[in-house]
Amino acid sequence: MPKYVPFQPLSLPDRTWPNQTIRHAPVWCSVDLRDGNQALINPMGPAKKMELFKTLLRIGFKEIEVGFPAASETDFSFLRELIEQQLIPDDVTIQVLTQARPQLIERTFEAIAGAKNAIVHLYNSTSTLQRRVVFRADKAEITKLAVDGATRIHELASQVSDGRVRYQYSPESFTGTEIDFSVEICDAVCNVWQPTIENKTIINLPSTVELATPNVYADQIELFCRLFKFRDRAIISLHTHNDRGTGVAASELALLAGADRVEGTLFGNGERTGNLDIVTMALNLTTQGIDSGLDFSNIKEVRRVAEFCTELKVHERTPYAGDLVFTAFSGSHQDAIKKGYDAMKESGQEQFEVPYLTIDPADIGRQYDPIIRVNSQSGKGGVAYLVENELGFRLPRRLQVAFSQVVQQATDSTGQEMPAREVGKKFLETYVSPPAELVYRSHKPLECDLEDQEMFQFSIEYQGVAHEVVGQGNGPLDALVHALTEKFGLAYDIQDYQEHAMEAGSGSSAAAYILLKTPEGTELYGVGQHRSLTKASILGLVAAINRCLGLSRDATSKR
Ligand SMILES: CC(=O)SCCNC(=O)CCNC(=O)[C@H](O)C(C)(C)COP(=O)(O)OP(=O)(O)OC[C@H]1O[C@@H](n2cnc3c(N)ncnc32)[C@H](O)[C@@H]1OP(=O)(O)O
Ligand SMILES: CC(C)C(=O)C(=O)O
Ligand SMILES: [Mg+2]
Repeated sequence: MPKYVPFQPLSLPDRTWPNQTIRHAPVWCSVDLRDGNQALINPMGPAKKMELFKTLLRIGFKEIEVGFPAASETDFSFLRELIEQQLIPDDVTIQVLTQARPQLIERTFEAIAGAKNAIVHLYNSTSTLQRRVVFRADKAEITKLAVDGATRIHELASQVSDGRVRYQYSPESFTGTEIDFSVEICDAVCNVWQPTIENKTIINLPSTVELATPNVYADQIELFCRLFKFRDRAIISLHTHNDRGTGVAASELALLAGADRVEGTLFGNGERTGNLDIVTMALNLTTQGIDSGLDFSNIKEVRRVAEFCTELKVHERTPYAGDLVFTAFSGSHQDAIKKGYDAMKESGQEQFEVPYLTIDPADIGRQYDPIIRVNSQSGKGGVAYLVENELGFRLPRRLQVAFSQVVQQATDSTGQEMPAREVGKKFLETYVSPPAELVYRSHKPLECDLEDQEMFQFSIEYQGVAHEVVGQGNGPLDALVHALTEKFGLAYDIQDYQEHAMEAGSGSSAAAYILLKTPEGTELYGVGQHRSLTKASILGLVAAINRCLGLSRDATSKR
C-alpha cells in the first residue's frame, strides 16, 4: 500500500463553472477573531481582539465571527463587552462558533444575549476519515449529532426576543466528505431549521483541509448546489484553508461554481498554512474593476494591526501587502515599468496599464517611488527611473546604458542593493561634479565679424590657476572647446548634445548632457544643470572634460 493515496475527484463532466466569471463581490465574513485566533502561538487578549475588531469594522466587514465563546472565557467576555458596551454597529452581524454539544450551545446563547444580530454557527466533522478515527461513528450517528445540535439551537433561538438570530451549519471537513452525505446532512439540518427565502440559512462548505487542486473543490461546490434541496433558501458559504497553497484559488473557483459568501482572514492567518487570504481575494476583484466592498486603501495600517495582534509577520512576497511586491529588481522589469508609467503620463489615460503591476500601488496607500530598486540584476531602465525620480534628470539612452554599468560595477563589488539615494549620489559624483581640474566661473560674448560664428571670453580655473580664455565657434560650447584646445591642448570632440527643462519643483532649471570623445576614442558623458540653459550646457561640457582629464590621469598613474 503506498504511503500517499491520490485524492479521488468526483465525476462532473457537465460542470458549468469554468464558463463563469466573477462579476460581483461575495458576502464577506471575517473569521480572524476565531479561526485566525485559535491558530496563534499567543492567542489575542481582550485589547488586541478589540483593536482587530475595530479594524475589521473600518475595512467594512458586515459579518464577523468574533469567537468560540463556549470554548474560551476570553471569547465569552469579549462578546459580552461588545454587546454590553454597544460596540456592534446595527448593520454588522456577529457570528459565534459552537460544536454540536448541548452545554456548549447553551453557553453560546448566554454569550450572545442582547445582540441585535447574531449568527450561531454549528459545526461537526463529516469526513470519512474523521467519522472513522475521531468520532468512530457511522453516517446516521454523525447526522444525529448535527440534527440534535440544530434542534437545540432552534429551541434556544425561538426564546430570543430582543435580537435576530440566524443559523449557519458547517459539515466540517467537507472536502473529505462524500457529496451525497454532505447534502444529506445539510438537508437534515435544514429540515430542523426550516429556512425560507426571506430568512436563509448559511450553509458553509469548508475546505477544512485542502486535499486536491482548486478545480476539484469547485466541482464539489457545483455538485452540492445541484443536489441540495434547500439551495434556494440557503446562502452557500466557502471557507478554504491553504494546505496546498491554493486557498485563494479554491475560493475564487468555488465562487464561479455558485457560492454566495466567503469566510477568511486578513493575510490568510489561520490553522496550519492558513485560511483564505481575504485581502488578496478582495484586491484581486479590485484589479478586475469589481467593487469588493472592503476598504484596503490604507493597507499598511491594516497590516500593522494584523501583525501587532497576531504577532505574525506578513511575508515580503504576500500579494499586495508584502514589502517587496511593488519592487522590481531585474533590469527588463524596471525598464518596462518605467516605460509603462511614462506612457500613462503621456497619454493621460485613466486605465492603469503598467507592465508587471496589476494594481496602482497608490490605490492601496502604497507609493510607487520605491517600486524600483537597484541591485546587480538591474539594468538601464531601473537606474534611469531612479535618477529621474530622485533628481529630475531624464537620461539619454546612451547615458542610461553607461550609468547602469557604473551602478552594476558598484553593486557587483558590494553584492548589495544600492538604495535610490545612493544611486542619485553616484550619478551626481560621476557626471555632474566629477573631480575638477577645470572650473568654469563665467563667460561673456564678444564682438565677432564672421558669419554663423560667435566669440566668447571665459573665466576659468585650470589646475588651480585662474585664466581668461577666448574662443570662437558656432555657439558657446564650440567656442569653449576651441579656446581650451588652443590654450591647453585639450582636444575633445563633442559627439552628442541633449537638453531638457527640468520639471517644476526642481527649480525650473535646465539639464544638458554632453558626450565628448577623447583623441584616443573614448566617449564620456558630462551633465550640467542650471537655471540658464547656456550655463547648464557649459557646465555639462566642463564636467565631461574633467572626466576625460581624470581618465588620462588614471592612465598616467598606472603607467
Ligand atoms: C476546523 C475548526 O477550526 S473547528 C474549531 C476548532 N476550535 C476549537 O476547538 C476551539 C477551542 N476548543 C476547545 O477549547 C475545546 O475543544 C472545547 C472547549 C470546545 C471542548 O473541550 P473538551 O470537551 O475538553 O474536549 P475536546 O475538544 O478534546 O473534545 C473532543 C470531543 O468532542 C467531540 N467533538 C469534537 N467536535 C465536535 C463537534 N463539532 N460537535 C460535537 N462533538 C464534537 C469529539 O468527538 C470528542 O469526543 P469524545 O471526548 O467523546 O472523544
Ligand atoms: C469550523 C469550520 C468552519 C472551520 O473552521 C473549518 O472547517 O476549517
Ligand atoms: Mg477553518
